[in-house]
Amino acid sequence: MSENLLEVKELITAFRMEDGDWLRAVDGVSFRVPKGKTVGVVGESGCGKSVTAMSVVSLLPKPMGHVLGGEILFKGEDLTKASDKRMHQVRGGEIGVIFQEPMTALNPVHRIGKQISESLILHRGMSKREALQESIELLDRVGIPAPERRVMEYPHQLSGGMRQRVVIAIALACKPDLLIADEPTTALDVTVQSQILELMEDLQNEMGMSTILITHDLGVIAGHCDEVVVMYAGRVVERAPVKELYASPQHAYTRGLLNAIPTLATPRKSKLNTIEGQVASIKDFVTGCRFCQRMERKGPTLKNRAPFVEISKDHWVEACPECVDTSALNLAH
Ligand SMILES: Nc1ncnc2c1ncn2[C@@H]1O[C@H](COP(=O)(O)OP(=O)(O)OP(=O)(O)O)[C@@H](O)[C@H]1O
Repeated sequence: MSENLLEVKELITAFRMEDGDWLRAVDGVSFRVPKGKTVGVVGESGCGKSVTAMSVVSLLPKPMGHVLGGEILFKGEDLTKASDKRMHQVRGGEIGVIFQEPMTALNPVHRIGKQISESLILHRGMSKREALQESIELLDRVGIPAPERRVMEYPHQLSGGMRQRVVIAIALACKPDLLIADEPTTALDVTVQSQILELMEDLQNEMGMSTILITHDLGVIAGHCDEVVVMYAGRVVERAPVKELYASPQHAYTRGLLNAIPTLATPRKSKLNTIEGQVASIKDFVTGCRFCQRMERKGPTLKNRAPFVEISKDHWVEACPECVDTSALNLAH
């Protein structure tokens, strides 16, 4: 069996509009998640990160969202062909999911203990009593003080950081092989953010699972990921091991994102670097290079999609001649 836990190949996910047209939010996305590794997915708002994640676990808004093409190979099984029953087993069992806003993941009318227990009863066949005991242990493991008391409380009685810890406990309850964390710390303040990311990393090392970490923040990627996938306008424009990407970014979009990170050397009150323009709306996406579209370049790169090529081991880039210095690359690789 391959050493990749997940392989997403040429994924196309679209939304059906009222006029019957299908618009592709994810348009030919390929990446892999090796066993035991953390892969960061980065890109500006609207680039298709969440839709990619929702496609993997079949949580697209119905009936508009649909996977139209490609494969999602999880432990060799193509999840695009899995039944609803099978996906129910996979979600919360083999794949745990954490979304940005913990309140949307928690049911406000149920006690914390009941919410963690549900998953343990469903996926691990525990009795109610065993599940409650395990819930207490899980809360303790994710750093919640007085877990015996907390299991009896409701979500609104906890702070935002505590609630996100509860969501992590639920996601990890079944010891998943893969954890998908979509902006897990965006809604939290900076100190709590780093505590939560460290907690996720500790638990991951302990449990040997793989993680997909979706974020806007390349700083978070640098600190917590092994590989990074850069998405732009529904496509992957570059992917590489983290150190390689930071040392040798090839695509103009990746360079723009890296330039936009403020450093301690950035003088106070100076204007932060930003990337000009904005991501086009999905209804306006061109077939060719969407970063050229943003840069208002004219010419053939807008019509023809550039090949996605491996330029050194595990370093792939969409080789648009306007966005990448293709003359410097060994494209025959
Ligand atoms: N239910 C929906 N119906 C129609 N279009 C949608 C729907 N959900 C998402 N989209 C579109 O799909 C595209 C990708 O959205 P997605 O949420 O994946 O972006 P993202 O990169 O995760 O952004 P963010 O960082 O803001 O979460 C966007 O253009 C968005 O408007």
